[in-house]
Amino acid sequence: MNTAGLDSDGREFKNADEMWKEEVGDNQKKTDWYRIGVGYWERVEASVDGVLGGYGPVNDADIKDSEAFLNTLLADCFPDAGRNQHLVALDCGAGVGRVTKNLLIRYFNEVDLLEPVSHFLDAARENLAPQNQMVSEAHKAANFYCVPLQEFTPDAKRYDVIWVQWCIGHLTDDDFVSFFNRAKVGLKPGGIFVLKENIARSGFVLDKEDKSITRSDLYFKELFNRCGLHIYKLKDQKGFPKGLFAVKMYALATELPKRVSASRPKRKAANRPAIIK
Ligand SMILES: C[S@@+](CC[C@H](N)C(=O)[O-])C[C@H]1O[C@@H](n2cnc3c(N)ncnc32)[C@H](O)[C@@H]1O
Repeated sequence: MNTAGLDSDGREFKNADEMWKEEVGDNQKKTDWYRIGVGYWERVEASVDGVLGGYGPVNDADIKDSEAFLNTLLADCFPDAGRNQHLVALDCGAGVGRVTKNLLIRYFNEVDLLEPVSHFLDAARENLAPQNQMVSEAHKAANFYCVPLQEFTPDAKRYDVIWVQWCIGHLTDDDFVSFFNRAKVGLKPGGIFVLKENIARSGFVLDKEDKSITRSDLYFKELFNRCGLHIYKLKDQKGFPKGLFAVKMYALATELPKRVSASRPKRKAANRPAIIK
């Protein structure tokens, strides 16, 4: 990414390479990047408000738009869902299981959760225990993996949907690309990724406190190209308070899509680092 970016102190980098060299330029720095990232979340309360960086009230709008997006994907890609098709999803950087509990478990027969912070995963296990949720026997949280994305390789052809929300900013560009390349193997034929993320107005914004970056739409598109992924559908999140980063939902396919639908371009929210974590 050849566009300038900022860090959370307002310092400008002339491009992403300059920032990455400084942040993860040798093995020790890279180890520190991931240690500090997970360490940040280890100090956060295991609650919906905690994983949303104190913005718990955005949960409802987030789930509402995610559900509408997921419904269009299910109708297009999995028309037999709910009849004889057994659907399996992976929730990446699942936190306390917020997305699984409020959305994925209602549509997928099995959901696996991947989360590197053990007290979040313990809370997810509790939140998704059969006695604590209103879903039938045919819908369950199946596996809980306490692993970071950069170290995870899924079982081959297990998932219809791999959902990656508000966590990919913790991965370096190289780990982003190698994660999606490994994760492709975990998709069933016709399976898709959903990436839901904060979007910088241009370039990137580095959060020095939790070692994550918010990328621009263009930056994401460059990385999707490097991964050999195609945008199947794209939608903007609506209804978030002003002052937060814009948020986009990308449905990504490994094959060139037959048709692409995109929402109309919207006015983007002001760039403010570290609002939603
Ligand atoms: C903003 S929270 C979002 C949680 C959840 N996706 C949600 O939307 O409710 C970010 C999550 O990313 C997780 N995370 C941090 N570093 C990660 C990594 N390297 N791989 C996977 N997840 C990571 C954090 O532990 C935290 O649960």
